[in-house]
Amino acid sequence: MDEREEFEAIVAEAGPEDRAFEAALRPRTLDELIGQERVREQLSLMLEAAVARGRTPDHVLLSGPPGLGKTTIAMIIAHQLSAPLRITSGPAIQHAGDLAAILSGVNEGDVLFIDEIHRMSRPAEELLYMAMEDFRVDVIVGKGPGATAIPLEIPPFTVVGATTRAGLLPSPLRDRFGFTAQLDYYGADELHRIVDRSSGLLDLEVTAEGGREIASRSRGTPRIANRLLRRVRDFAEVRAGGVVDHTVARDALALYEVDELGLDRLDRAVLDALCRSFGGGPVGVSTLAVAVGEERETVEELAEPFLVRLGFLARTPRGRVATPGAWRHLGLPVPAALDQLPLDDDPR
Ligand SMILES: Nc1ncnc2c1ncn2[C@@H]1O[C@H](COP(=O)(O)OP(=O)(O)OP(=O)(O)O)[C@@H](O)[C@H]1O
Repeated sequence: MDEREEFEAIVAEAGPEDRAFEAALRPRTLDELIGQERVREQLSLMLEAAVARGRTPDHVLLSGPPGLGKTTIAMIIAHQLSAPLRITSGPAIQHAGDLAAILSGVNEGDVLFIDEIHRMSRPAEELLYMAMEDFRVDVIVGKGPGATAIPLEIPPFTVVGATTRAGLLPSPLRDRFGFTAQLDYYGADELHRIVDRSSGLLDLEVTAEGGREIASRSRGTPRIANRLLRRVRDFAEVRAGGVVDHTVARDALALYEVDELGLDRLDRAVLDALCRSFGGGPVGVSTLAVAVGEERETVEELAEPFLVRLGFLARTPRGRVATPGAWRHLGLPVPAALDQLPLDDDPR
């Protein structure tokens, strides 16, 4: 892996090795799950009640940014119910027939996890909400006047849907979920506990200061905390005798270009282009993406939410704008005119 690929593996798509690493660190029960206290307690109650009644629990919708634990929670739900977990994703369900094929294989009590549920096609969505409500769907076979509806009975099962964009789900589908949870970014203490737990599983010695340093640069996201820990472990083993203390964590993360606030190369490239090439904006996100040589989605989904959360970037009706904090973070003088721009939550 060259440096660029390494960097992308940290912030973006996970390769097979990353997935295996993640799987090894996944909490398996609600008790092992760190943080998300309210969601944990609510889920625990709901699952316990369902088990006591001998019924399948309500359908569950989990929403929130990538890497906060949606897949982990889906796996925990199946584990707590001692039920098999079937995994699919919205992009894999483009036709109602794709979903019908999945539903015809569902057994009583199964948990069906649909990741990126907002990316299913409309006809599949309609079939899904019928299945969720009535445990029965009509599968249309053939086309035109010769088409026939074949009823398909489905035993009671539980859908766990995950989405980064709950707002994109049509309300009839959203309403079929009896339990919805919005996952929040994790605080520094929780991330520190996650780093501690992961380093324990990896048999890696991390001092309190070393753990805190990794946690504070993890952008509120357990997946990033675990990935940074992996990079720091490599560094510690090759260059520092195997123990992760404050200096080792700081030097390793500097090498991988993750700064004190958790900004990585892409975040800084976006801020840099915004301030240096476009005078701080406003500029459209597509133009910004071209300027940093990335896809619009990459900038929108990976860099922007974090920069907005840090208060470095604002979305205005006319485009993206760098805030005074962004200029300061880059070590540049803040332009005087900046204060007068109208700010708006939704630029599109
Ligand atoms: N609350 C938590 N406590 C401990 N580890 C966690 C927690 N949440 C997530 N993790 C770890 O973070 C990694 C990513 O979690 P997960 O795959 O569940 O995220 P996700 O929200 O489903 O992300 P995506 O939507 O991108 O698939 C996993 O390795 C998991 O072990």
